[in-house]
Amino acid sequence: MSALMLEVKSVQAGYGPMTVLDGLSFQVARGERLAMIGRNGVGKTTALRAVMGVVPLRGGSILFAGEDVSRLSAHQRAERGLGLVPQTRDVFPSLTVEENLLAGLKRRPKAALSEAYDLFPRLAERRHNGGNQLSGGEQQMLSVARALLGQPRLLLMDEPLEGLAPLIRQELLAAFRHMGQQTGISVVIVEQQVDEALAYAGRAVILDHGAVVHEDDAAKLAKDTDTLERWVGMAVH
Ligand SMILES: Nc1ncnc2c1ncn2[C@@H]1O[C@H](COP(=O)(O)OP(=O)(O)OP(=O)(O)O)[C@@H](O)[C@H]1O
Repeated sequence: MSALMLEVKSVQAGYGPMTVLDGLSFQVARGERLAMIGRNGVGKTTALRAVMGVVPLRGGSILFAGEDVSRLSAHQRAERGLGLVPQTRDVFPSLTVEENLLAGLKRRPKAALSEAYDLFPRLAERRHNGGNQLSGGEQQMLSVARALLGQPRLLLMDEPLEGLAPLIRQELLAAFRHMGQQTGISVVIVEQQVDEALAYAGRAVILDHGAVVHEDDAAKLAKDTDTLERWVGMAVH
């Protein structure tokens, strides 16, 4: 069994004539939480989408749990245990919370919904509310909970804290930590909330122009203000 959950090797990808990922390489160990940070437009979302198989590779390869999945569809990758929580928050507005969760169950029994409600008690309270009646934080919880019901071994989360108030961000991060303890799941989190992402993650990579320019232990990077200012360009407190 490979000790690595994910190996991204020299990946090239883009849109039309534009190259976005240009020799992107990074790894995620089993059970590891990796933060991916960098300025706007450097290719973080595209990196997650390439791993999931939503954006096709133009070069390089992606190994998931030791298997080359580069040529597999997003659906096939999901079946193998890859999950993506997109930036847009994947909530069906016309369905209730419970119906949204049922859509994530795939072939599992309905009783598995209790996993989602245990992790996010707010969703249990709002199980009969419409997806369009939820706050931003609740939508994010629903989006993550639905992805988890598919029992992914690696969860890719694209800016899950975006636009949320500090208290809700802390609530979500606490649930993410709990989720890791319960399931041993590996996580890649893309975040603009750099200090919070680094506090949550074990390791971090910084992207620039579609490649990794710096890699470090997350706690160490959190104190490395020179590197953060150089590559992320934001004040971190
Ligand atoms: N569907 C698309 N079609 C064409 N160009 C795209 C598409 N999605 C992203 N891009 C472009 O690809 C580049 C990388 O975008 P991407 O969203 O991967 O960066 P990012 O690092 O996630 O940025 P942000 O932090 O702003 O979300 C940008 O120049 C963007 O405009």
